[in-house]
Amino acid sequence: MTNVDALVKHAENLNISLKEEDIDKFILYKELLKEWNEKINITAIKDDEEIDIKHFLDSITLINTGLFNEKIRLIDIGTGGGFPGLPLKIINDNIDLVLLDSLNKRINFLDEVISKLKLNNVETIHGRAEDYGKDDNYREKFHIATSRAVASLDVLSEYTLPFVKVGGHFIAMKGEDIEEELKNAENAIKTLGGRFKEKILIKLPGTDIVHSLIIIEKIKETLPKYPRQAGKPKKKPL
Ligand SMILES: C[S@@+](CC[C@H](N)C(=O)[O-])C[C@H]1O[C@@H](n2cnc3c(N)ncnc32)[C@H](O)[C@@H]1O
Repeated sequence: MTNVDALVKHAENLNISLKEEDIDKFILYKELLKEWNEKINITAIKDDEEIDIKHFLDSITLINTGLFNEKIRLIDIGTGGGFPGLPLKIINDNIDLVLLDSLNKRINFLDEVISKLKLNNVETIHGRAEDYGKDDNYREKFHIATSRAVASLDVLSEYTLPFVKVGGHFIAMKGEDIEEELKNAENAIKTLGGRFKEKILIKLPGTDIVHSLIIIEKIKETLPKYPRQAGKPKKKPL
């Protein structure tokens, strides 16, 4: 059976203690990830320890932002194989989670994971961020929006900020070297009603990899004209 020893060991370095039932869920999640990855492309990361560190552990680093202390509604944009949304849900059941991705086969995978892991209060959406950001059921309805490895911060801000309530936050998971990307996104963040709050650098335990969490606070409602139609944010970033 697949193990998650590396995850358990390194989570302690991040001051995260995993319960037995969480560990069982991560084991099952990894089995399903490896099984489905043989049929459809979900992730290029296939090694056991790498899955533990680069997917599971990397995802749960967000828990130390201090934004997860109460019951929250969270949307993960361009979630792919469920990262970072699903690992966060596994360790914190207080999250009411929406996973959104434009690729249906990844959504089918996520539906199976959610069912096999018996997770409650998780919804999957097959669609584009630009379309759902205009939908009244989702627009400005979330305390937190997350995203990893989807687009540059200017484009990503237009995908994510429309979902965030005023007073809520968008957390972008980025690499270490983020200053120029952040500068290029200043206009988009402001235009969409956001304000850069802080950058948290995180060294991924067991590696030399440093990641940054970019935290953007929503301070004003997003104007109705945003997000622009699908494809536009990427073609012509704000
Ligand atoms: C490189 S993958 C990253 C997946 C996951 N977040 C991770 O870090 O492993 C990017 C994902 O974003 C999705 N995506 C890209 N543009 C999108 C959009 N406009 N709306 C919704 N999903 C999008 C793709 O389908 C893909 O699954």
